[in-house]
Amino acid sequence: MAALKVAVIGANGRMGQQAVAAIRQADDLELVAEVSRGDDLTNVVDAGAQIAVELTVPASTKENLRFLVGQGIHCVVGTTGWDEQSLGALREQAAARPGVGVLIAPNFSIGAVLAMHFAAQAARFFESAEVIELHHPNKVDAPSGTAVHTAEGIAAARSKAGLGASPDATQHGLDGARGAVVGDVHIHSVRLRGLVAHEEILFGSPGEQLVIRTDSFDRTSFMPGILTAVRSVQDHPGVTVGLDKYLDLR
Ligand SMILES: NC(=O)C1=CN([C@@H]2O[C@H](COP(=O)(O)OP(=O)(O)OC[C@H]3O[C@@H](n4cnc5c(N)ncnc54)[C@H](O)[C@@H]3O)[C@@H](O)[C@H]2O)C=CC1
Ligand SMILES: O=C(O)C1=N[C@H](C(=O)O)C[C@H](O)C1
Repeated sequence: MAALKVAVIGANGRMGQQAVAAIRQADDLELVAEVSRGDDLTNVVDAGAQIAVELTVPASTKENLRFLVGQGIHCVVGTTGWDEQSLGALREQAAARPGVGVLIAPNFSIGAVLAMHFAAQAARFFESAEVIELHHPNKVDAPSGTAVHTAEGIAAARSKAGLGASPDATQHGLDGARGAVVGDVHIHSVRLRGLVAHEEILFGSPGEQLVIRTDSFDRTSFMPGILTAVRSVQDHPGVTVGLDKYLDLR
């Protein structure tokens, strides 16, 4: 079978460089274009790419996707910054190109994907839930896309189970002390030199605690997920959020 032709957008970045190397090493994939900031995206089309891996910055990703989807190119997106409004616009763009698959993956690490899945399963059993995400200090967004997605999954499961917000008597304190709030779930963001990407999901009930922790010590942890997504995205037309949807998790 012919190798899938793949382009990487954001090829000079921390993730982009690793993705370029991983795709080059895969026998069933052919890297046909590397796009960096300032390069023309039409290079992707001219190179005949079937799939684009998008690893840029929140300020660039929506415009890149608008172009790529409009050209009928399947997209595997790791860049953060997608919210309900931008996802809605993307879904409309994808609907105008039936058959085109787009994966928005808040995290490609299998550990992080499983942590989010387990957190959603655990959420209905506990009175309290909070998320702590810890990252390298070069990260430009907070909270992390993974933490937002985790909190959304927990909030949906709690709401379905008829649970309200976690108990919290806080009345006084400094702004930000209780973190950001996504769907009633508090998220605390740590930025520390030496870290890569880490998350702790805390659940509490009277007399007990459950902690789900995932650690990416190196960006190689994201590569198997990216390769799986590249190989699968054509089979999932429309916009999918979360690599878990490609993994047959129950
Ligand atoms: N889904 C996942 O598993 C992961 C997602 N990420 C996310 O991926 C994104 C990239 O992360 P890093 O590689 O660490 O950032 P980075 O800052 O090292 O790389 C981003 C690259 O994109 C380039 N860029 C910006 N606009 C561009 C454009 N319009 N066209 C082409 N290139 C452009 C920048 O010049 C830079 O080289 C971030 O949003 C990050 O949160 C990071 C790690 C894992
Ligand atoms: O910027 C990063 O590094 C990461 N970004 C993603 C996020 O915001 O969740 C994924 C992972 O946490 C690494």
